[in-house]
Amino acid sequence: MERIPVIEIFGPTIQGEGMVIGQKTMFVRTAGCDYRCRWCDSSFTWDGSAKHEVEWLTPEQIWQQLKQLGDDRFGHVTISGGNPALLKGLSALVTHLKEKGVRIGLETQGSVWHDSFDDIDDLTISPKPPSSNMETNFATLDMIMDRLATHRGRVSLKVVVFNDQDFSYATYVHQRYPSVPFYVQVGNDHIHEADDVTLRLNLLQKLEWLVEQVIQSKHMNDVCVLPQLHTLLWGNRRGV
Ligand SMILES: C[S@@+](CC[C@H](N)C(=O)[O-])C[C@H]1O[C@@H](n2cnc3c(N)ncnc32)[C@H](O)[C@@H]1O
Ligand SMILES: Nc1nc2[nH]cc(C(=O)O)c2c(=O)[nH]1
Ligand code: SF4
Ligand SMILES: [Mg+2]
Repeated sequence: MERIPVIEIFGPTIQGEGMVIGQKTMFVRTAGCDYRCRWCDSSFTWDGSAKHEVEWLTPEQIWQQLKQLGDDRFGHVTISGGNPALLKGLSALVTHLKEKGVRIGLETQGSVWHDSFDDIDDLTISPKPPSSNMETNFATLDMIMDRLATHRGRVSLKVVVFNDQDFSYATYVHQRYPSVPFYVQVGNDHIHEADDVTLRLNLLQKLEWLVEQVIQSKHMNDVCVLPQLHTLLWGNRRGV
């Protein structure tokens, strides 16, 4: 049976980001990423610092852990990472979860296509702005968004914004794919802050700034602005 590298499984919690914000869900976080975003809040998935926590699990083993944690208190599972789209074994996991009757969300940056995207109920594509130090391959992103044009589930684009340059990038991405529901998300540049009160204050100031940018932009009349709700609630903790 196909195994995939899993770094953490947690929940039930709520989806703290993007188009299904607030949705009760479990999380399966896979290891490994093709990007190295400067501000990645999940860098332990790729920087080696948690490599001893990686377990290569079969879909059934993942399901057993989900059941152990969530029992009958969940009906939705979000797969994130790292970049889950890198994993050949993702298809088997998605098929298994569907057989169990749960709805599936997936978070990826849109750098590679995976056939299992077709079977995801809530698919978030999150291209990375200049502050990440990553460069978007728009030929690849075009191909992905093209294939998703006939997707049966919910698809959205979500760009994290830290500064003016990122906001310009977000505007560009929205204009390039105008028919795709578009979200801008507050960037957390205090990912090591341990004091939740300090962090909240900082994030709310950033949110206010981002809302103002959207209000003032004639190109952003049909976008949603969101914070990371889980960070506002629970700070920089892992597994929430
Ligand atoms: C950790 S990533 C994993 C999935 C995939 N690699 C991606 O980037 O979309 C999940 C989401 O967290 C966002 N994210 C990562 N670091 C962040 C930060 N410091 N502030 C706000 N959002 C962040 C990413 O942009 C992405 O939308
Ligand atoms: N509650 C909660 N919501 C999230 N949405 C996206 C997350 C991620 O790290 O991919 C995430 C996460 O780590 N926790
Ligand atoms: S693409 Fe996602 S997981 Fe990878 S480094 Fe960037 S934010 Fe982190
Ligand atoms: Mg996160």
